[in-house]
Amino acid sequence: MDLVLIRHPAPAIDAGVCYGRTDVPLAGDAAESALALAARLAALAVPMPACLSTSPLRRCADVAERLAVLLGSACDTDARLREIDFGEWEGQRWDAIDRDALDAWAADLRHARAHGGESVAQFEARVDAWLEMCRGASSASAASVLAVTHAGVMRMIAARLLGETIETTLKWPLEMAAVVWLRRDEPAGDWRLVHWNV
Ligand SMILES: Cc1cc2ncn([C@H]3O[C@H](COP(=O)(O)O)[C@@H](O)[C@H]3O)c2cc1C
Repeated sequence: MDLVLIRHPAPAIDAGVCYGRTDVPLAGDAAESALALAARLAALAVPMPACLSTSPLRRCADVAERLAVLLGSACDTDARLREIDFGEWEGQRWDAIDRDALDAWAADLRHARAHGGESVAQFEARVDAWLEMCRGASSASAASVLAVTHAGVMRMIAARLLGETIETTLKWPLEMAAVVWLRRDEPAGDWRLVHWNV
């Protein structure tokens, strides 16, 4: 089974601002980004799925809808592919957020909800539910799943499938519009990374 994850292109928001659940529009042209992504997927020889999944947030869905047309796939929106919800930190500059609240979050990354949004454990549970659905829907090892989603979701999926911690995968660089490709050769076998951040 192949799982190919695409981070959305750059959103129209200052790099120093916290955003996760916030529905920020894309900075550039979605149609142009979709064309570039289709060319990159073809160059990588990514196996094409019948259906492209996307986060409902417009920075993903706007490009996914156009990419699906180019790939000749259906496009399915799944709320479990949304970015983590940073609660009342959304829209604030990271350097303006209360230092003690940030420290409390970092000290217990898994359970802390200093911002009132989603804890990492809650986020993991919904990402896991999406992964379970993919595995159930594609028991054949040849099946492929393609999704347009967010950096946090991609790092969580990599952590879950590769047996890494989220603390580790959060350190791996991941550009806007980057592709991550994971593969499992046997239905019960181990997942491995085919490409990260290409
Ligand atoms: C624990 C955790 C900490 C994060 N800090 C930033 N992001 C993530 O949230 C922001 C929005 O992502 P995108 O641009 O792909 O929509 C980015 O800063 C990304 O790294 C995080 C995600 C998680 C799970």
